[in-house]
Parts: sequence; structure tokens; C-alpha cells
Amino acid sequence: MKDIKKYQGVIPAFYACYDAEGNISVEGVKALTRHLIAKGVKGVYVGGSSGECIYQHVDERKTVLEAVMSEAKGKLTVIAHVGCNNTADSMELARHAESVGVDAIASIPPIYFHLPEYAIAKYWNDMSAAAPNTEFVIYNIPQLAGTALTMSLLNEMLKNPNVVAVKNSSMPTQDIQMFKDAGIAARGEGNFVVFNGPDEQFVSGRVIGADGGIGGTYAVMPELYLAMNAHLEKGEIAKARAIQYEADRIIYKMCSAHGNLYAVQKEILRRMYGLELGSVRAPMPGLIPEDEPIVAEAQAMIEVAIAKL
Ligand SMILES: CC(=O)N[C@@H]([C@@H](O)[C@H](O)[C@H](O)CO)[C@@H](O)CC(=O)C(=O)O
Repeated sequence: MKDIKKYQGVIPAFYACYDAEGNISVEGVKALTRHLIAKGVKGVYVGGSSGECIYQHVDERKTVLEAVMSEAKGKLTVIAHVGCNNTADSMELARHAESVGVDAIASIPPIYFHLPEYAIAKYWNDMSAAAPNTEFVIYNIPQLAGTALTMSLLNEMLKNPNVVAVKNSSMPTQDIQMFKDAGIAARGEGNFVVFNGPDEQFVSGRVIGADGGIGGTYAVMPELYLAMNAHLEKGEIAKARAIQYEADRIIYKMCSAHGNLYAVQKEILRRMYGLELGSVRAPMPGLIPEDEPIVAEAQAMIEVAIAKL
């Protein structure tokens, strides 16, 4: 790998940005990108779960990535999730992502049908071949994708020199160590990256060896993850853990709404910073009036936690 440093740190999973009619809001995408640059994050993960990738058309996903790149190029590490539920569309997005100059592409495994490992490897390698000059990140999120990254599948993928990282959203932090060991055995120390996925375990994931984190709640409270990361880099585990506890309580609060977590977070960003990012796409549930106190409480918790840093 040429530059491992660009993947080390706090990388928010970018939210889907819609206008009042539910169409992609290019202005919203640009505004959120500028906002995250100003907050000092390392990069963005575009078009993943938080980006509602499976609810967006190929052309919409290209539009989003182009808007991000127009603001982020040279300022942030950009990882574009290009997985679709068929190889041809994924390859088209991979080709496009390389053409706009992303740092890496990423993909979930194919969802719904439980395919054999050789078919999953071919799906990933085909999209990697469509972006031959771009690094590739395996996105392991078994609880949503329905397929878990096994060691045999990872070892098969490590034969592809573009595979530089795993974004690991499985819950056992032990998986991070196993993936990292295999990556280092194949590539050498300092040449393979594992990202922590579950935000509730950012500190544990980093302590067991994750190089950085990609997460869906970072964008609504980047200050907390940046502070945890800074404490960890100084070996201040207790201080990092105290912030992790606060972040987790905020996540539990946001997840208690009727509306989807992403809808809650976008509403908090609207209230805190005037960012107009819209709601979520059906069939995800949007906010209902009864969610009002939850949104207000979560916002207040974020503000209190930030003020304490
Ligand atoms: C299962 C799941 O959705 N995991 C999320 C977490 O960030 C998650 O939203 C967070 O830990 C709150 O539970 C991320 O790993 C997903 C992510 O980074 C993405 O949006 O692509």
C-alpha cells in the first residue's frame, strides 16, 4: 500500500442527502462534505449503509459521488462504496469512482441469495478489475448483508493486490485481529488496514488493532470520535472510554425513535447547523411527531458531551 496514513482516523459514513421531494440534493451533499471537512475528519465513506445505497439508482449514486468529490478532492480521503446487487451495475460504479479519483472503492458481498465463496470473490474481483488503479476495501457487515467474511474468502481476496483493507462491521472485535493478522501475513506490517465498524465499540476496535473507524454516527457527533481517537493515540484509554460511554448512550437514544436512526441524525444536523439533508427513503420509516422529544434529547446529549471535551 502506498499510503496507509490516509486511512488512519475517523471516517464518517456519509448520509444520503435528499430535497423536500425525496430527490438527491446535490446542495445537501456539498454542504455536508464542507461541514465534515471543517470538523477535521480524515475522510468520508460514500454510498454505504448510511448512504442508503440499496435504495438509490446507479445514476443517483454517481451524482452523489461527483458532488462529494467536487468539495473533498485533495482535502479528504474518499472511499466510495460501489456494491449493487448485481455485478454489472457494481462494475459501472467502480469504473465511475476511479474516473473521479477516489482513494478506494468498497463493497458489501452480494445480498439475498447465499452464493458460494468463489462467486462472491468473482463479484468483488470483477468490480476491482473495473477500477484497476484503485484500492479495494471489503465491507463485512454480516448482520445486514446476510453473508459473513470468512478467513478462506479473505485469503482468496488477498490474492488481488488492490485489496488493502476490511471495513469490519461484525460485532466481535476479535474479527478485527483475525482479519488484520491475515492481511499482514499477506502484505507485510503496515500494508493492510482494518476499519472498526460498530460505533458503539470504536474504542475496543481501535485497541484490538483497527487502524481507524468508519461509522454511521460519526457525522452527527464527529467531535466525540475525534476526541476518542486522540486519547487513544496518547494511550489515554480511560479518557477515551468515558467518551465512548457517552456516545453509546446517545446512540441508544437516537435508536429509540420510531423514525430510522439516519432520519434522526439528519434532523439533528438540521437543528444544530442548518444542514438541509432531508429524511430517509421508503421503506425506511421517517420521523413522526412523537419522535420530537427523542430528537431534542439526543441533540442536548450531544451538545453536553461536546461541551465537556
Ligand atoms: C450495522 C450498522 O449499520 N453499522 C454501522 C454503524 O455505524 C452503526 O450505524 C452504528 O454503530 C450504530 O449502531 C456502520 O458500520 C455502517 C456504515 O459505516 C455505513 O454506513 O456504511
